[in-house]
Amino acid sequence: MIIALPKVCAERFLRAALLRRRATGQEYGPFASTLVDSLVSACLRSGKQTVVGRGRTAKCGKVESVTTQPTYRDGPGMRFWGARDLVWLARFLSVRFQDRRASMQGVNVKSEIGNLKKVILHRPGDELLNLTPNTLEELLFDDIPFLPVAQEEHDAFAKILREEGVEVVYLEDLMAEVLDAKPELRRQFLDQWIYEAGIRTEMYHDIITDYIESNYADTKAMVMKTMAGINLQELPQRDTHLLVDMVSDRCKLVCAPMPNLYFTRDPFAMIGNGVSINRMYSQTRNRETIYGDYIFKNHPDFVGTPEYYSRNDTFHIEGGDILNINEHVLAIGISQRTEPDAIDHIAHNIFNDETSPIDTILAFNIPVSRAFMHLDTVFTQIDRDKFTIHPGIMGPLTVFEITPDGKGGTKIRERNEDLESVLSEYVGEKVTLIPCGGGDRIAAEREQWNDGSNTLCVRPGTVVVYQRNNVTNDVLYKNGINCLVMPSAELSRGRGGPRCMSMPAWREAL
Ligand SMILES: NC(=[NH2+])NCCC[C@H](N)C(=O)O
Repeated sequence: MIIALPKVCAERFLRAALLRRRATGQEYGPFASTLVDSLVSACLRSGKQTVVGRGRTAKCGKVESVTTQPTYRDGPGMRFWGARDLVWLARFLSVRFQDRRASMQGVNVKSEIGNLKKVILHRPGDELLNLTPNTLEELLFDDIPFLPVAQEEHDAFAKILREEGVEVVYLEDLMAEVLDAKPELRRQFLDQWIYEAGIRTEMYHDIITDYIESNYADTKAMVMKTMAGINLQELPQRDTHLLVDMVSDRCKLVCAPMPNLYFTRDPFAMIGNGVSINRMYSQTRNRETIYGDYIFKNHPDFVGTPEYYSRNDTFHIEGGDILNINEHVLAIGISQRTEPDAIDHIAHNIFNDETSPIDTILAFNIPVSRAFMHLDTVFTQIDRDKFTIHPGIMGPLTVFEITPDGKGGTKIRERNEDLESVLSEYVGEKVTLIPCGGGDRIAAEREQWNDGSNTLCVRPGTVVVYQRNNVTNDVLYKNGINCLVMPSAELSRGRGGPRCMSMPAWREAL
C-alpha cells in the first residue's frame, strides 16, 4: 500500500522541518528521516505495509520514497492523511492516523439502505449553551438540552456506527481541514460568517474579527466558535459613545448560535454521486450551509462533486426532504421546508447532468406542520421492502412524478394512489409500511413527536433508533428489523432522530 502525501501536506511538512532546524540547529535530513521513520513504524504497528513516495527525502528503513504529488490521487489500495494529521505529526514527532479510503473519494449514495460506509456528523457543542427560553422558538428547539448528556448520547451514536464499520467524519474537522490546507480562506470565511450573522457595521466587524483572531488561533477551535455564536459580553467594551453601546443588553447575542447543526441531514444532501447545497427555510439555519459550501468546493475528499443546488438559489429545500429510493428514483417532500419551485429547479439540474442515472423524481406533497416538518419525519426506508411511516399520512397522498421530457425540460404526472402502491412500484417489489407507534394512536403521536419513524439504516434491515420510542421499536423487532438502540433523552429535544443527525456520504451498492 502507498500512502500519498498531498502537496499541501508535503509543503507543511517541509516548512515544519525548516522551522525546527532554525530552532534546534538540527539539519533537515535527520529530522525528516525521523518523521518518516515514525510514520513508517506507525504504519507497521497498525499492520499496514510501508509507505511513502519518491522525492527529496532520504530513504530510511522500509520507506520506499516520499511523494509530493500536486493533487490527491485515488486508486486501489491508496490511502492518504489529512493536512491536520501531518501538521500534528510534524509538531510532535509522533503519529496519529486517520485513514481515509481514497476509494471513497466524492460521494456515493444511491439508496437509503445500502451498507453505510461513511457518514458526516456534528458533535453538539457550545452552540447549545446559547439557547435561551426566549430564543427557543426562533432557533427551532422545544426545550434546552443538557449539553454534557447530549454529547454522551451523540458519542454513543458515533460508537454504534463505528462498530458497524462506518467511517464517522465530523463536519467541524472537515471544515478545519479546509482552512488549514488553504489558510488564505480563513479570512474570507470569517468575513462571510460575520456578514451572514447580520453584522453590517465596520466597527463590529473589526471587533469580532480581532476577538476571534486573538482568542482562537487553532483552526478547529475557531470553527467551533463560529458555530457556538458570540455574546456581547464576551467582546471587549470600547469607549465608543455610541448609543448602541449604552442601551444594548450586554447578554445579547451578537452572532447567533447554530444549535441545529447536529442535524447534519439538512444543510446539504447527497443525491447519487452529487450534492445539493441547500437554501434553508429559516434564517437561523441558513448559515449552516456555509460549512458545506466550503467543504464541497475545497476539501480534497469532496471537491469535484456535481452540485445540483446552490445556497444562493432562490427557493428553499432541506436534506430531510430528500430520499434516495434507488439509482434511478429520487423522492423529495414538498413540505414546510421545501418549496415546489426548488424541486423543479433541482430536477432540471439532475436530469441535465449526463453522469446521473436518475430519471424519475417523486414529489410527495406532505402537510405543512411542525410534526411533519420533513419527508423523513413521515417515512423512511429500513429494509428492501419495508418503510416506517407516520400513520397520520397513510391513505391517499398526492405524489407527482417528474421525468425528463426529452427536450431539456420536464414533464409531470399526478399520481393519486395510496403510498404503498406508489412505493411498491418504484422500489420494484411489494413494500410493507410499518406504522410508528404500532396501531396505537396516542403512542403514535407521542413517538412521532420524538422521531419514531426517523431511523438511520446502516444496512438492509438494521437501523439506529432512539431508545425512548419503545412502542415503535417493539413493532420493528416484531417485523424482523434489527434495532441498534441509542440513548435519546437530550438529543431528542431538538426534534430530530438518527436520520436527521447523520448525512451519509457513501453507501455500497445494493
Ligand atoms: N431531517 C430532519 N427531520 N431534521 C430535523 C431538524 C430539526 C430542527 N430543530 C429543525 O427544526 O430544523
